[in-house]
Amino acid sequence: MTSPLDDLERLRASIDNMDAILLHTLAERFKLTQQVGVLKAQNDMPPADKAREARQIERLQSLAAESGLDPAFAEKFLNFIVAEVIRHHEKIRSSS
Ligand SMILES: C=C(O[C@@H]1C=C(C(=O)O)C=C[C@H]1O)C(=O)O
Repeated sequence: MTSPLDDLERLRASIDNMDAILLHTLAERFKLTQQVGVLKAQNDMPPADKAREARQIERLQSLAAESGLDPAFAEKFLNFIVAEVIRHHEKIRSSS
C-alpha cells in the first residue's frame, strides 16, 4: 500500500509534467503571435482585433463546457494571454 505522501509525490510529479506542457505550448503560441505582430507592424494593422478575440472566446467557452471546465475561466485565461500578446505587438510596432 502506498502512503499518502507517496501519493502526493506521484500526483505532484504529474502536475509538474503538465505545467511543463502548458509552458512549452504557450511558448509555441507566442512564437506564432510574434510573427503576427511583425506582419501587423509591417502592414500598419492595429495590434488588437476585438472581433477575432470574440470568436476565440466563444469557441473556447464551448470547448471548456465540453471538457468540464468553467467557461468563465476559459475567457479569463484567453484574455490574460491576449493582453500579453498585445503588449508584445505594441513593442514590435514601436521598435519598427
Ligand atoms: C494574434 C493576433 O493579435 C491579437 C492577439 C490574439 C491572440 O493572441 O490570439 C488575437 C487577436 C488579436 O487581438 C491576431 O490578430 O490574430
